[in-house]
Amino acid sequence: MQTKIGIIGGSGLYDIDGLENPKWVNINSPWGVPSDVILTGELGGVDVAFLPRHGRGHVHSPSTVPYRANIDALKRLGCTDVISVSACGSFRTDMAPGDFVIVSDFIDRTFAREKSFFGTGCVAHVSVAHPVCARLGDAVELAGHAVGVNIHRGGTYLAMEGPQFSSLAESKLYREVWHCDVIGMTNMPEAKLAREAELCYASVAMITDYDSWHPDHGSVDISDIIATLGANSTAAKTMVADIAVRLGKARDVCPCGCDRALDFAIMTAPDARDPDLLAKLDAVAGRVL
Ligand SMILES: CSC[C@H]1O[C@H](OP(=O)(O)O)[C@H](O)[C@@H]1O
Ligand SMILES: Nc1ncnc2[nH]cnc12
Repeated sequence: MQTKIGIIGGSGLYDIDGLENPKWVNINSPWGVPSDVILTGELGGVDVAFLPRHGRGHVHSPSTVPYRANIDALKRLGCTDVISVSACGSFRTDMAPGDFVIVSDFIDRTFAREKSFFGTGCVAHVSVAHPVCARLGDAVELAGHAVGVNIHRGGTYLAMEGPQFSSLAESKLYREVWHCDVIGMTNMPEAKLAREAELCYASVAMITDYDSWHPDHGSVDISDIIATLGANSTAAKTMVADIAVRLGKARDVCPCGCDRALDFAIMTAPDARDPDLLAKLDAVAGRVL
C-alpha cells in the first residue's frame, strides 16, 4: 500500500509550497460539495492532496465547513492519512502564541454539525477513545523539531461551535475546571469523521492567542491572530513537506488500528441496511460493506 497524505489547511493556510506535478481536482462526493477543489501532487515523491478547510478566500465558517464531504473526498482520492493544520487559542502560559501543539485528545462542544457518515439504515459505532494517530504524531513531532518550531507533544483541544470566541466564564471553565490546553472551532467533527473513514488523523494546532482568560492579554483580537498566522504559515508549510518525506511512499498497516476502525463497528444487520445509504458509504466504508 502507498501513502497518500491529505492535508487540511486551516485559517491562514490556503495552499502549500514546493508541490511537484500540481493539479487542482474537483471531487464529486455524495456527502455534498467539499470546501474547495483539491490540490494534488507530490512532496518529496510522496502523494499528497491539499484541501483548504474554509475554502480559498475563507468562505466557510466553522459551522458550515462541509466536514463529511471533505473527509469523503480525501478518502475517495485514495488518501491514507490526514494532517490537519489549525489555528487555536492557548489555555497555558507555557504554550505561547507562535508555538505548535500536536493535539492528543478533544472535548467536543460543537452542536450544529453533521457528525457521522452513518445513521438510519446503517448504524455504526467507532471508538474515539484515542482520536488521533500516534504514528502520525511521531512524524509531526520529528518534523517540528527539524524545522525548528517550538512544538509540544500532547494537548487537549476544546472544540467549540463559534463563530464567536469564548466568554471569560467559558474560557475559565475550559482552563481551570476541564484542564483543556487549547481551543479551536474545527477539529470536531473532522477527527471523528476521519476515524469513521479509517483515515489516520493528526492535528497540528498553531497557537495564535491566549483566548480570553489571560489577565495580561485581554480578549482575542482577530488582527493579532492573522498576524501570528502570517508569521507561522511558512513554518507550517515546511513542516508539512518534512512530514511527507518522513512518512515515505511505502505504507504498512497502522499500528494504532485507525485503518481498521470499522472492523466491528457496524450494528445494522446486512438485510436491514438501506441501499441508498450504503451507496453513499462506498468510499468511507467500502472495505467492510
Ligand atoms: C481565524 S480565528 C478563528 C478560526 O480559526 C480557526 O480555524 P481553523 O481551525 O480552520 O484553523 C478556528 O477554529 C476558527 O475557525
Ligand atoms: N481563542 C480561540 N478560540 C477559538 N478558536 C480559535 N482559533 C484561534 N484562536 C481561537
